[in-house]
Amino acid sequence: MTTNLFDNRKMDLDPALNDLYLNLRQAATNLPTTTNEELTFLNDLLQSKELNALVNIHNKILTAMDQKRYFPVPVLSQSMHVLGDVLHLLLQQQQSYRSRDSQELFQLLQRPHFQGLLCAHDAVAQKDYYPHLPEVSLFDPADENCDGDIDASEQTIKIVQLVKSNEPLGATIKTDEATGKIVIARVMHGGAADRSGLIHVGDEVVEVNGINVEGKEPNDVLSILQNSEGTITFKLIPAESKMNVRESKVRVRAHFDYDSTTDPYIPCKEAGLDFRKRDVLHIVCQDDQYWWQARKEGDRNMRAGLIPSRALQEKRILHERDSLVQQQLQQQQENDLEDADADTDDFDRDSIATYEEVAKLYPRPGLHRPIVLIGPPGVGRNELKRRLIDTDPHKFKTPTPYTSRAMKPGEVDGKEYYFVSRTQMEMDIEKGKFIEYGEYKGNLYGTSSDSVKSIVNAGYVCILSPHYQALKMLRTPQLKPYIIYISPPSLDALKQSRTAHHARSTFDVNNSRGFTEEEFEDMIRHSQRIEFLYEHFFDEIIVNDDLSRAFTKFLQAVNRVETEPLWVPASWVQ
Ligand SMILES: Nc1ncnc2c1ncn2[C@@H]1O[C@H](COP(=O)(O)OP(=O)(O)OP(=O)(O)O)[C@@H](O)[C@H]1O
Repeated sequence: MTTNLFDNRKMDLDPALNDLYLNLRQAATNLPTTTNEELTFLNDLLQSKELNALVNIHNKILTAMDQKRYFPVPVLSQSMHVLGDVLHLLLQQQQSYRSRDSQELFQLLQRPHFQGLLCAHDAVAQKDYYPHLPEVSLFDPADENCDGDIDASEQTIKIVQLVKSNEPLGATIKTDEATGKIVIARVMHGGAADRSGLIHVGDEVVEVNGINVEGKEPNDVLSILQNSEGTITFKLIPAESKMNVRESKVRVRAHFDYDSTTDPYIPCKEAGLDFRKRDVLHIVCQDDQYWWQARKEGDRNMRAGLIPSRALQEKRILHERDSLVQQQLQQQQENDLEDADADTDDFDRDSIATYEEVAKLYPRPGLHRPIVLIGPPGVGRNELKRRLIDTDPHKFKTPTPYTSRAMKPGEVDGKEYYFVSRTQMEMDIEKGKFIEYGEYKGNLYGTSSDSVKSIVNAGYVCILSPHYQALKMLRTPQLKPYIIYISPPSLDALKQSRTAHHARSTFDVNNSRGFTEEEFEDMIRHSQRIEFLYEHFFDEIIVNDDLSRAFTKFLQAVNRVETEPLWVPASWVQ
């Protein structure tokens, strides 16, 4: 069954890769079927265009070097420093004398591509690109132990050489509790040790640079490493069972800030990866119960860092949460916000927001995600919504609300409101057909989820500004809303901007006066509460200080949703 894996040769291989391919093919016949996955991986790798192209380039460079036509020796390895010095000189010179040449040079040196080139040059010159692999094969085909019938009792030793550079080795060690030996505790994905492909979790460290480490502490080994220059040679006894070293593809959005430098529990501070709320992280390894390995999405650094696992973070949050909720409740009582929904709000925070698995959702022509504006009453959501609809009323639409009040003369059903009986509306509310509803002067008002769906299905961009409690009803895989939180600026800036703009209080039924001091303060308090309860639902935050600036940001966000692939909960794209 194993041999079938090699039946479909796809391309002409480079001779060296071809040899490997044939060896692998032969070896496959003797290996157990459980290794199929690895064999398929190796088979695909050896036949991949990329690897063949790379080997081809490598061979060409070697040939050129052999013929002494080209022998690349870096003149310096810190060209980025020189660049900084030159830019500094040019800047000084520009103030007094501006020759066209110096101006051109100044512009050239500032170009990101040019700086990227120098950066890559330095990495190569410092040999900061990959670990040096030993030239001798660790498994000699002539060796009896390599005929596929490996004797499990035979202790294999592997010798791994890594070139010490500016980059950390990307592995941690610990004393094995059971044996007292020093073992590899963690291998950071993408780090030098990982890229060597020869160091694995659980490998026992026997020697470092010829020094026997038996009976030594991890810190002793660390100082041997710190005092070594150039090539570091490890003598290792391979772990019995190799963990799956393939990278996971999981992406998560973080719902908390993480600063490894202030985390007293992280096993290795240097390996920590700091991030902010809403950052998207690529989780490359979840083998450890408490410490995951991750990279920031879009980060060009290939080396993964340690972050707290979901389980660990949930424990930490649970610990903090009770006291926070208590504080909020106390504040609520003190402020007497008269928020009828307050009791049920706390229920919403039941789910602990740590990481949310996300995937990219690509925009589909003609099918627009609803845009939802959340914020404290009076912050300016309707103003932004009105302005957006004014830019193109044929594109942006907001759902017509339902009401149980009687139609007034001149009103048209379906224009300002859909008019329905109170009994009908109560039944529909009961059935969960409304994303939000409320009662005012004895009449019911509400927005139905069907009206949102029909706007979306008709090809419009649906704009909503519901009460924040509607978020749970709205944030579904069917609607896929993009949620923008409109935040008030600081209290002073809020008062200043609203007064200068003659803003009308939305707490006054007739909008006939400005906001009072108390209403401004309520707005800030309310915003803190919404952030506490719902921040993990926000796709974006816009601070509504200067109105035209906030509107520009809002327009940009709407455009992004329409044109760019964006991260959404993974379940929405399955
Ligand atoms: N950045 C701003 N600067 C000055 N005035 C603003 C700003 N944003 C909104 N306003 C004004 O504040 C008032 C209230 O805004 P708006 O009606 O949009 O609030 P809202 O968030 O929809 O409130 P509610 O949810 O209570 O209806 C309006 O007069 C609006 O023009």
